[in-house]
Amino acid sequence: MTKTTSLDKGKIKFLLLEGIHPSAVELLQASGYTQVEVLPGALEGEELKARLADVHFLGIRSRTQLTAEVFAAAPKLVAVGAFCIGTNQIDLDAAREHGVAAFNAPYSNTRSVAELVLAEAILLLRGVPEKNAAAHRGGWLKTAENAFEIRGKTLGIVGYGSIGAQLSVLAEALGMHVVFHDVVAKLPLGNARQARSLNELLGQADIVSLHVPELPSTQWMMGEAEIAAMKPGAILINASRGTVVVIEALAAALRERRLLGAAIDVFPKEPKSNKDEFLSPLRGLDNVILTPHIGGSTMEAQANIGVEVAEKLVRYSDNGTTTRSVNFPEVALPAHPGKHRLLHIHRNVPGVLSAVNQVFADHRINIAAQYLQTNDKVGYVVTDVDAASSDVAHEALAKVPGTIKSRVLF
Ligand SMILES: NC(=O)C1=CN([C@@H]2O[C@H](COP(=O)(O)OP(=O)(O)OC[C@H]3O[C@@H](n4cnc5c(N)ncnc54)[C@H](O)[C@@H]3O)[C@@H](O)[C@H]2O)C=CC1
Ligand SMILES: O=C(O)CCC(=O)C(=O)O
Repeated sequence: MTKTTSLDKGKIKFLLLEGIHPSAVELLQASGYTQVEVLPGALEGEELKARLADVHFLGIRSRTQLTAEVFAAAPKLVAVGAFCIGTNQIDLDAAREHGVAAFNAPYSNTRSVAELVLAEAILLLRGVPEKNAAAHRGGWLKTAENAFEIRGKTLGIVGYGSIGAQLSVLAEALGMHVVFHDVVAKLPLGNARQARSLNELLGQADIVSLHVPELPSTQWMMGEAEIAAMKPGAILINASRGTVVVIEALAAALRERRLLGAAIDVFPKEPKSNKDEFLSPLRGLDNVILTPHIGGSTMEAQANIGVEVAEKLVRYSDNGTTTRSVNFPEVALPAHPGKHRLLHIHRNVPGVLSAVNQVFADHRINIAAQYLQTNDKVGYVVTDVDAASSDVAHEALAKVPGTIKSRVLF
C-alpha cells in the first residue's frame, strides 16, 4: 500500500524525458507547477529508477520503457504522460497496481503520420529513393520503367483506426482505391471497403500500410508468408511498431525484387539516442526509405501533444479528473471550491467502498460530494469534505484494506 499526501504545487516534481516540446513546460508553468525538469533523451535501468525516486509526474515518448520494476522504484509517482499515441512502452497493469494513472495523446500526431505515409507511397511508386541514391553517387537513372502514378492504385490499410482512417480519406482524394483490414467491423469512409481477411487485402493491394498497435496479436503479423502473399511489385509501409514486421523476411523480398520498395519508420530495435548507430538488415537497400521513427515528429504535432498531455496531467493533479486515462477509471470532476478533495484508489474488490464510507461515518465527517468509478481492477472514489476534517479522513482512508494510493487535494 502506498500513501501519498498532496503537496503545494511548488513542491510537485515533473520530469519530462525524450525532448518533449516546450509547449508542455509552458502549460505546466502557467498552471503553477514550477519544478519541471526536462531531459533531451530517454533514461533506462538504474538511472531511470534513481531519477524517479522523488518524481510525482513523468512525461515520456516512445523510447522510455516503464516496467513493473520501474514503477516499484517510484513510490511518489502519481501519473505518467505518454506524449505520443502508443502506450506499449508502459506496463499499464503495473502502473494501475501502483496507483499511477497513465495518459496519452491519441490524435495529435495522427495527421502527421498519414501525410508521411502518402508522401512515401508516391516517392516509392516513382522509384525516387533509388534514383536519388544513384544521383548522390554520380549516377543518372532517367527512366519510366517501374515508375507509376498513385492515381488508380489500391492502398491496403491494416488497422483502420485514427491513422488508418485519416490515411484512407487522403488517399481517396488522390484517386486511390482503399481496402482495409481490421479485427473489428469499422465504418468505411468514402468508398473504402473492408477486406474479409488480411490475406485478401494482401492479394489486392499495390501498397500495404500498417497502422496497428503493438499487441501480442500484431507481433510479427507481417512474416515471410504474409510478405509472400503480397502482389509482386507491391510496396510495404510500416509506421506502426517495429515488432509488426519480420524485418529479415522483408529484406529478403526486397533484395529479390519481389517487392518494388518499402518505407520503414519503426524497427524491432531502435537506437536509444541520436548518437547511437542504427543497425538493420535494410541498410544499403536503395529501394527502401528508412526514417528514424519520425512519423509523428512534426512541429505541429509535437506542439499539440505537449499541450494535450500536459493539460491531462494538470487536470489530474489539480482536481483528480481522469478523463481519457488509458488505465484508470474515468471521472470528470467539477471544481471543489472551499472543500478538500480526497482521492482514494483501491483494488476493485467487494467491501472497499463500504469501508471507505465507514471512515466518514466513524469520524462523523460530512460528505459534500462523492464520485465513484471502477474498472475491472481498480476503483477510484473521490470525496469532497470540509478542510478541517480532511487530515483525519485521509489518515484513516490510507488504512482501509485494499487501498493502493490515497491523496488529498487542497
Ligand atoms: N511512427 C510513429 O511515429 C507513430 C506510430 N504510431 C503507431 O500507430 C499505431 C496506430 O495508431 P492509431 O491509428 O492512432 O491507433 P488506433 O487505436 O486508433 O487504431 C488501431 C487499429 O488497429 C486495429 N487492430 C488491432 N489489432 C489488429 C489486428 N491484429 N489486425 C488488424 N487490425 C488491428 C484496431 O481495431 C484499431 O482500429 C499506434 O498504436 C502506434 O503504435 C502512432 C503515432 C506515431
Ligand atoms: O514521437 C514519438 O516519440 C513517438 C511517436 C509514436 O510512435 C506514437 O505516437 O505512438
